[in-house]
Amino acid sequence: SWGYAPHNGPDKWVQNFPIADGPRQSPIDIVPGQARYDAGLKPLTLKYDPGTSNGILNNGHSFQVDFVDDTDRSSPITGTYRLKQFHFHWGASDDRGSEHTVGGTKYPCELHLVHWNTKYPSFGDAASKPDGLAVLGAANPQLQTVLDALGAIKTKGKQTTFPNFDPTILLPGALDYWTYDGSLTTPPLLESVTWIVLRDPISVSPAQMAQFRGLLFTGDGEAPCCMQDNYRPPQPLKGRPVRASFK
Ligand SMILES: C[C@]12CCc3c(ccc4cc(OS(N)(=O)=O)ccc34)[C@H]1CC[C@@H]2OS(N)(=O)=O
Ligand SMILES: [Zn+2]
Repeated sequence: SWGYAPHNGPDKWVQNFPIADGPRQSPIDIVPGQARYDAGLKPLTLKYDPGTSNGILNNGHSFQVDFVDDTDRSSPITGTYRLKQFHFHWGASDDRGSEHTVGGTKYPCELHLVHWNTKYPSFGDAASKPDGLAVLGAANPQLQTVLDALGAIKTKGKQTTFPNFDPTILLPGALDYWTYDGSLTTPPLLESVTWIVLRDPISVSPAQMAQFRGLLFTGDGEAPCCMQDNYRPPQPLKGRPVRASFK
């Protein structure tokens, strides 16, 4: 199945997922000078209930923290979106790893907070609708609490509990953002995502980056393969507008 190696990585995904060459693929390179300020964009109001954080899982492509999404707890943008999970993408070295780039600049890692629009009955259903998902991206997040849990989920399929976590501590103080219509950045690459990319990064230490790279793509008993370079490079903009919530 798909992965990030030369034989099954981003350049090969189109073979099983033709939408990889679609009109609204993610990530993209954000060119600040070409983004248009839109006074109509609402400021982000993120309000997550730490009580809804549930578990942390090595899914073989990244690790994700899952949230119980059966009650409404947060509405980052228009409509009511619920946080389902957050995960990361990172590089084998600090010169790469983010999916979105800003003016061509790559960051060592990128956090994604995946939300779904509760106008649809379920996460899976929302994921197939053009306005079904909203993913908030932030580069270089503060994250030691999360990294301390990685020892328990080193190999594919391992999971453990991860209670009482408020993901807003991962985010920068200012929530100015760029937004554009895009897709999942891994198969099935569904074109159902309103991307919200925060302008301000937060620093992450080399030691913390090394902890990401201590995870394995592979399961117990398989020849170990370090989990790193699990990012898709920027895709063609194809005429899409990128709006800015700030001047
Ligand atoms: C779980 C699902 C398949 C994979 C998937 C989903 C949602 C958001 C995702 C975000 C991802 O990461 S990213 N970088 O933010 O794009 C990567 C994969 C995602 C849904 C879509 C259908 C499946 O849902 S299901 N089983 O039918 O209920
Ligand atoms: Zn992601």
